[in-house]
Amino acid sequence: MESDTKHLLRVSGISIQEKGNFTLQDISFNQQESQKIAIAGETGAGKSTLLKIIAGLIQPDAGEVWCEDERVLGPAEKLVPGHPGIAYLSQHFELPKSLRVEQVLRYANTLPGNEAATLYEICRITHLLERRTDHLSGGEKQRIALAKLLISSPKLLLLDEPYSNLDAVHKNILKSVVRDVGERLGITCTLTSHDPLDTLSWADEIVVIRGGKLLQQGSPEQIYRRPVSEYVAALFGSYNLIVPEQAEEFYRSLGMEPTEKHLLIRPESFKVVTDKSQVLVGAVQAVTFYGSYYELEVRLKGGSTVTVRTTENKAGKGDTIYLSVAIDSVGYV
Ligand SMILES: Nc1ncnc2c1ncn2[C@@H]1O[C@H](COP(=O)(O)OP(=O)(O)OP(=O)(O)O)[C@@H](O)[C@H]1O
Repeated sequence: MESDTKHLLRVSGISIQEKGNFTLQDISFNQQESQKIAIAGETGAGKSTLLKIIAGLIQPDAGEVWCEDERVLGPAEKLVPGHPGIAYLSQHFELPKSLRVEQVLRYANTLPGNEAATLYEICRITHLLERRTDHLSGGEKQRIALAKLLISSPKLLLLDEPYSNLDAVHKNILKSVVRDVGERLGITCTLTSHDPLDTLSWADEIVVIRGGKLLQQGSPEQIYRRPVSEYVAALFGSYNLIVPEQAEEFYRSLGMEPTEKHLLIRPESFKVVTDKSQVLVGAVQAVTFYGSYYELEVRLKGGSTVTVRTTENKAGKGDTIYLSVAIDSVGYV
């Protein structure tokens, strides 16, 4: 019980079914104050449903959500859904039409003037206060909806796919806002995203769900380098999968222990080397230039074809190259 008190959020055994199929099945995880959690998974994995259950907006069939020492009640247990300590920004937020931004926020505002000004500055909306809500871009509207939610000084902010409909400029602004909401306002944040670039660089912990089940939970490094399955690997970037029948040369050349599992190697884990001892030997099939790196398609002697990512390249199609891989960068799935 004592360890529970350290958690801001406890999600325990959450399940929900729709038409006999599980949308979420026995999901449990904890979140400490200031810990940044990203929930990742493909479209339809159940991310939004989970976030809404945490916010108290959907009633789960089983399980409980606790915010500090208070249970978050679902809509079947409470007249006005939601929890005062939890703010939830939907993908489909709405702002009142044809009002000035300042009016929208004034109706919601209970903060002293200087605190409200700081909040608007953090949300990068100070310059928009005199604008009408129908004269705003999608990204601007979203930051105003966020500021409106933060006026209630929640402890936990839940953001559902916050970056999904934004261009690069508004996405970068929102990333700075989300960082400042955590660092300057001390609000703990959980967000959902299907884009690895949004989660790996931000989260302290990533929770991966598929088909309503929690597949893996860990630090971004663990999830990226040691995915428990090909699905998890694929969510976070390119990878090479070496089937056991073609892994012999990896065991022999790199001094690895044979295994019945598939070897999972990220393209950047290969190093092109000149020293010919303890290396894989292959022939370059194709070279593609991507600006900050090259990708080489290499046919190895043992029969597998791998993608190699390298920042410098002198090899061309048909050349023989030598590749090393650090054993601790190899995953097993
Ligand atoms: N109130 C509900 N109760 C039970 N199941 C639901 C409910 N609302 C939606 N679902 C089901 O949950 C499944 C997952 O949808 P959800 O929106 O949570 O996934 P997601 O991972 O957030 O995907 P996306 O990124 O497309 O929003 C859908 O198949 C839908 O049928």
